Amino acid sequence: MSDLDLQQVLSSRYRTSQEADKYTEQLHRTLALATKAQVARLAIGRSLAMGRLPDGQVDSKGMDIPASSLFTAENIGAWVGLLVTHARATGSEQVSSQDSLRAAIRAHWHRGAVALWGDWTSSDRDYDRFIETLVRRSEMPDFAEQLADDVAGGDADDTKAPTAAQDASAQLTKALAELGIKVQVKDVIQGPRLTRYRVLLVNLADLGKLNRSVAQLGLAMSLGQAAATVSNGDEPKTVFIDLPRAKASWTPVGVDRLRDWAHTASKDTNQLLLYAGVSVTGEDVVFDLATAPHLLVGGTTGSGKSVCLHSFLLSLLLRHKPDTLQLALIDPKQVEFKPYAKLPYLYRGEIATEVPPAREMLTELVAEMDARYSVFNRLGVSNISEARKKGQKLPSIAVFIEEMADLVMQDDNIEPLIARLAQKARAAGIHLVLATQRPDAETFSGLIRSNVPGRVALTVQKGTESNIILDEKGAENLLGQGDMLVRLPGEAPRRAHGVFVKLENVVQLLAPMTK
Ligand SMILES: Nc1ncnc2c1ncn2[C@@H]1O[C@H](COP(=O)(O)OP(=O)(O)OP(=O)(O)O)[C@@H](O)[C@H]1O
Repeated sequence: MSDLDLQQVLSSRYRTSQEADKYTEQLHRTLALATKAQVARLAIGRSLAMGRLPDGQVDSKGMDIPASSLFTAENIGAWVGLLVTHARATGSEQVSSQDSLRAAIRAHWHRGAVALWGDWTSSDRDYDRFIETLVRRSEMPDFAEQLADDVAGGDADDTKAPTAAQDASAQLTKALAELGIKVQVKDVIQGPRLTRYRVLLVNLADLGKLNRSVAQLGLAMSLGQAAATVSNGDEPKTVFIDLPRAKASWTPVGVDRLRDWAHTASKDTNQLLLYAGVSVTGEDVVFDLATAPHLLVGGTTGSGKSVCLHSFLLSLLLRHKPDTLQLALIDPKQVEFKPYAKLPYLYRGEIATEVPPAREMLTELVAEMDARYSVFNRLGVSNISEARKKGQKLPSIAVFIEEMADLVMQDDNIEPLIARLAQKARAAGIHLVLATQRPDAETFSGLIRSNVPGRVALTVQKGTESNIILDEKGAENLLGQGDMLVRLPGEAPRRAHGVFVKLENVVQLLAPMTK
């Protein structure tokens, strides 16, 4: 920080890109904030929570703001400290001179303003929903731990041995002893986001007490909102206790993982395998949509639903050709499925982004289902795989509906069509993936729930929402950002940390498939 003289910083002016300047102005007016500087500060904060800055330059064509209003004289030291620390902790371009500070402010302001504008529009321009989105998405990564790692000479290698901070065996043993539970930690397994402690209960009779004390354990271990989880171990008297780690020590699940899986996965095209992510201990979590046979994906805004849907879509596309799979895509949000618009896999050759075409598409799918049943009758078979054995070339159809609640609320005819498909479409090879950020009993009726037994719950606000999605609590304690519980018929929920599919990954993977 030696070249950064705070007086000089305070007497400078800072600007962002033309695009971000436009969003800053629009948000300033729309949110009725007193100054543009307030929006700029929000934007910079929003970007700081997004981790490493992307490489590449941002133009500097926006209007400039004096640092004294942008950061205020009292807070300038804290802001500069934050920018310097962030760059160091995330491996972004280092901030050690006036020029690099200028570039970091420009880039954070730019990225944050674009993200804020996205938050605003994806919250339907509703102030309360916007604030809710913002609070969730602006959670700061834990730089302190990352820096402690750096100082200790750590690096980003996922295979490195756990640091003392990540192995909290001693603290766990002590916390449990204080709760009257005597244990020996037998093993410590570092998963991508949680650390699994394989624990021997000295007295088996303590198991009930342990299950009842999970909340106190969380408090004793300073887990904040995240929760410890206890599950049966692999030997008598052992249990697994999974403790979430600070975000800075998570190992992201990159899209390569999904691509590698797709290369080696079963080639059976009767299966519609979906790659959900990796388990607590890092194994692939995969299931077959064809047997699910329909799926509800629910989670609050920013929980990672859209990213999860991309990973499901890519799982299907990487294993199928258009003659074995068609995608019926309905997206009232209008943006999420855009990259798929030119694929030869599209049912009706288009994505339905408005209510009337969505209704038409669903009506057509019901007709398609009925037509398939007529074919099955004629052939004397009862489902698509038997029909295929008799030479019928019928592709499976995966129907993805983004934000189902919006559609159902806008048109009373939609819900009965979805219910009809949920009840009967499985044997015809038509499978639903219904996403919603507002899981409530009104939009997700009992009829649909009983016919859509596959569930993926991302983080939700309340236990009652978890109940609607999973029929049990638990999703309210997830860690966000693609952390999910997958529950398939007849199985206990499985935890998965989702693949972080970025837009550029989607575009790159789809390029060879595009017409
Ligand atoms: N698997 C993941 N790993 C790491 N980060 C993730 C993952 N999934 C999502 N995220 C982070 O969470 C952000 C929000 O994800 P996403 O847009 O999918 O949420 P959403 O639930 O669809 O939100 P909304 O309903 O508001 O559109 C992403 O921009 C990304 O930063």
